[in-house]
Amino acid sequence: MAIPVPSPKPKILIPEKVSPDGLALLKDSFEVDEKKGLSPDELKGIIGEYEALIVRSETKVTAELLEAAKKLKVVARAGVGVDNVDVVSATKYGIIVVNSPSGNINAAAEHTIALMMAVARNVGDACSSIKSGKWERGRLVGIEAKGKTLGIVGLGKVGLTVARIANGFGMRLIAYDPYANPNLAAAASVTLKPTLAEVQKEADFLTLHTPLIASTKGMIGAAELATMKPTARILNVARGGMIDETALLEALNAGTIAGAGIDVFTSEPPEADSPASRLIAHPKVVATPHLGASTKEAQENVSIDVCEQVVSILSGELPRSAVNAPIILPEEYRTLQPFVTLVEKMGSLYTQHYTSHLTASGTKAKDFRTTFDITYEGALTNLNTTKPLFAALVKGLLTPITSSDGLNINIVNAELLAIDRGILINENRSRENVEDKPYSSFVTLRARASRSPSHQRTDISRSNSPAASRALARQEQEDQVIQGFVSGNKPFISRLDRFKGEFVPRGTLLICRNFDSCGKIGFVGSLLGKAGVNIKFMNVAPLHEDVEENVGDVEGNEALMILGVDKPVGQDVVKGLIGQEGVLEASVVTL
Ligand SMILES: NC(=O)C1=CN([C@@H]2O[C@H](COP(=O)(O)OP(=O)(O)OC[C@H]3O[C@@H](n4cnc5c(N)ncnc54)[C@H](O)[C@@H]3O)[C@@H](O)[C@H]2O)C=CC1
Ligand SMILES: O=C(O)C(=O)COP(=O)(O)O
Repeated sequence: MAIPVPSPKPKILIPEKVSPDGLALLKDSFEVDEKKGLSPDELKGIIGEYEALIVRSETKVTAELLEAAKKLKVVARAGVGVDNVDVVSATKYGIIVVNSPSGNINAAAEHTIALMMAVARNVGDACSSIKSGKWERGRLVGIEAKGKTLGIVGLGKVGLTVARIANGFGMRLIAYDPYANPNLAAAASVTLKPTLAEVQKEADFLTLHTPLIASTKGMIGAAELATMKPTARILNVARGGMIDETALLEALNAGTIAGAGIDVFTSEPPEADSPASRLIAHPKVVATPHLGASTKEAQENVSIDVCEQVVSILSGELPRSAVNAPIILPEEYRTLQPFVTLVEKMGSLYTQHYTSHLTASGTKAKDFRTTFDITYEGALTNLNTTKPLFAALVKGLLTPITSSDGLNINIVNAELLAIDRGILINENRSRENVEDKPYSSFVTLRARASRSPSHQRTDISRSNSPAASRALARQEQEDQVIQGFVSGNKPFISRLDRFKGEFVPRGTLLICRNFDSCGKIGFVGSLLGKAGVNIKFMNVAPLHEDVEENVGDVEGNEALMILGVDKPVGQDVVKGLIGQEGVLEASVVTL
């Protein structure tokens, strides 16, 4: 008897030091590889084996690395800043990026205060001096924080925490942050200033707490330093690159800035003889090697935070701190899940049915249209977000025609992939005529005959012009329509093209359009039997009541026969069906 081979555990790569507290959450269900000191090439060489990557600030998660990460589902940043992750490329590859927005905030704030006091009291210089055997009490007189003005650039989580601690030192607090919450500022006794220049002019200590983004890169250069008091001190526990390191070095040497406390640098570790390394060596600088978050408590926090999110994502759920995906509440996601399955099946059924069916004249891929209206009816109209449904549709439409090498279509990249493929999806919500339907929610997918803007149809439908209404009706009659619903958490198709049939979109289906007359079922059944194909279920779908008669290419009644079969049906068998006994066309789909 074959011994069942357990499927291999998903693999998680951790190329930096991450606290074991979070890793303990991973060990049972995942294969966890802690591999520190990898070169970029070594990392690229192995990343393809992993479903998750957990990093801090040292690992550069580049577009090139992400392209090689064929199985990667999540990049988890055990900290706040994600500037070492190419988030745009991660989004393109459908890789969710998560971080820990609050786990190390207090640590960074306390480190800022530590550097502020170390600079104020010349601790760095004094420590070096006394360790070298000197006793220089006269040279190393410092200043007090009490009564001094602390200028905060970026009044976010860290900036506000710094303000609250500094308030206890009796400091005057001012800040520049164009997006700050005035109420939070006031509650922390911070006076918001309209310009950075005003903060620079008044500050005795200037501390930076913004992300490294276009508006903050190089924000403190020679010109800004020249406007500051010559007794001012600069603190940076945010990101290197926000201060021009050469300009700061020159100001320190010229005595136009009195000191600096720096934890972050433009390159980490700094290159030899770079402005950063010369800053570190300067006697008026207290420098630390990116230690803002390096406390036992902070590392436990961020490790547990991101590892819990990695477990969620690899278990098919959504994380709480996604950087590049919409936040969907867990209870909402549970409600949505059956409809996510339905919509993905509808998309896949559309693509397979309309690109693979055969007619009597041979293979004729009906026009695979690229303009879709998807309408959510009933309870689905109350959702906060339909992003998972949009993503499911894109995934269903594209998966049958996309080489599956690592393309992970999900709520992160669906919109980008649809645009890349020229697919336009208009999402609509309709509260009309659900009452007369047996189920609480319906989804209607309409592949439009023309790319006329959807508002044009709405305008027509609202106009009273008979001619416009007839034009709209003709357009809608030519649309390719699939409708479905969920019952008992199971997806059902209730309309396919112009036919009203109810079937579960699962397994291999043979779909035949034929004259609606006797003998068809027997003919198809016996031909499949000769081919060794067993029929598991069958549904005969008449024309839908919304469809005008004889719109198709035949006169009289037609019907759609949907047969669930136990194995794929060869093209030769399908060709043997068509043109015989009134079978007009057929397709085989696998859902
Ligand atoms: N050195 C270390 O180990 C650590 C560094 N950090 C870094 O500290 C920085 C701040 O972190 P958080 O407070 O969590 O971020 P946050 O997002 O909570 O706050 C950033 C603040 O900057 C403001 N801001 C954005 N652009 C601005 C601009 N052009 N001018 C002025 N203000 C602007 C925002 O409005 C926001 O209030 C981040 O860069 C983060 O990576 C955070 C933790 C540890
Ligand atoms: O959280 C942040 O933004 C940090 O800079 C912390 O960096 P680290 O995780 O200590 O390398």
